[in-house]
Amino acid sequence: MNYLKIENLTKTIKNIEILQNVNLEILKGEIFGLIGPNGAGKTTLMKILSGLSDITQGTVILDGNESKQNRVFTGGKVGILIENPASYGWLNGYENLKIVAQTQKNNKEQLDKIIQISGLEDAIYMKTAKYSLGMKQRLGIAMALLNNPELLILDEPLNGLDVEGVAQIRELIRKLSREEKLTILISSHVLSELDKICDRAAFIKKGEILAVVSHNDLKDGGYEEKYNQLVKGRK
Ligand SMILES: Nc1ncnc2c1ncn2[C@@H]1O[C@H](COP(=O)(O)OP(=O)(O)OP(=O)(O)O)[C@@H](O)[C@H]1O
Repeated sequence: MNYLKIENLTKTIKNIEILQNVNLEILKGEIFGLIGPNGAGKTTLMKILSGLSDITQGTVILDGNESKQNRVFTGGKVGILIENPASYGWLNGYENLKIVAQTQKNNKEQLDKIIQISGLEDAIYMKTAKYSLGMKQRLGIAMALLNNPELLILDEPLNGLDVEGVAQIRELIRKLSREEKLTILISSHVLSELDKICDRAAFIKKGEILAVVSHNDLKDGGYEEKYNQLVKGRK
């Protein structure tokens, strides 16, 4: 069953087609990768799916609800981490989370569970200015979980992390999929960051979906060469 269906989606900014006739289906409960080089249109697509940016043409159906007046109707079901996670550096992780939690009306129990799931327990009373990038990403993911989403949209959450940081966030994403049963859309410009965790992935370049591939295609790492050919081969 699909959770998200994107039909003939086009996005034009200042007469430039940033996304060209995108068609994608994301199934309920899957981890879906959006992989493509810088400037491919990943962030633009994710902003549209989060309801933060308008559709120029086409339709998005999210959990059965069709986009209206060129805007995706998220119905509070989408948690997002787009571009760099922001926080007040002079406050600790808990205080930062509480600020967002107030708007979502989370109780303490829910907050504690999210802190535990996102692996922030040890650092939660530390000022976030002192957080490593990995910890900032965890906090960003924790914030995205506050509205109890069904779909989590993560834009390059592994970008800039060291090998251990990448492994830890990947494990967190797996856990959110396995234990919390979230549908997850995650982007990266590096295939090897995502190839082992995605159930399926789409390759995107210059606003165009070049291919959608399965976990079996991706899992043995042999897809790297094919991906490079695909991405380099299209002007
Ligand atoms: N508001 C805007 N005005 C003009 N051009 C834009 C705007 N937003 C995005 N673009 C252009 O659209 C293209 C896609 O950008 P986008 O940020 O979606 O790509 P991306 O795949 O997320 O890449 P990156 O990883 O570098 O962020 C880029 O060429 C970018 O310059």
